[in-house]
Amino acid sequence: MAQQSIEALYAAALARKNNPQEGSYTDYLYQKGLDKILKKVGEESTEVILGAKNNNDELIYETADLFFHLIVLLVEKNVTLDDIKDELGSRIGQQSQLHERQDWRGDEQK
Ligand SMILES: N=c1c2ncn([C@@H]3O[C@H](COP(=O)(O)OP(=O)(O)OP(=O)(O)O)[C@@H](O)[C@H]3O)c2ncn1[C@@H]1O[C@H](COP(=O)(O)O)[C@@H](O)[C@H]1O
Repeated sequence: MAQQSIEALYAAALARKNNPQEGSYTDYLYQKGLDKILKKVGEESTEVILGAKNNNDELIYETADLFFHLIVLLVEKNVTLDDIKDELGSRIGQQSQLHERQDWRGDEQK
């Protein structure tokens, strides 16, 4: 089965932004604007939650939808994948500090 990397998906979404194509759903989202993209991210987030409650096939399908719409959002806001990777990278090694803290736990776990 073909696979699509997050990097390739980002590059495709950026290419659509820079070179709009007739009939492109990605360009339809850019044309509708930020509020439409945010609405889709919200919808797809909810669908991930519902999918996770049902079965893994639905979870995978809805997660792919959410990834796609998140990438469109990042492109729309001029945020790069490297920005996200840098942020994630800055957190490496912080886990042990988090576990030493108690305040992130919910009351029921304290
Ligand atoms: N990965 C995706 C991808 N995932 C989901 N979707 C679209 O996201 C939409 C989500 O479905 P919904 O039912 O929630 O939305 P809808 O009712 O179709 O539309 P709305 O009016 O609600 O926005 C569907 O139309 C899907 O086709 C995607 N559209 C495009 N891509 C990638 O982007 C590339 C370029 O696509 P185009 O921009 O369409 O050429 C494609 O080759 C794919 O690789």
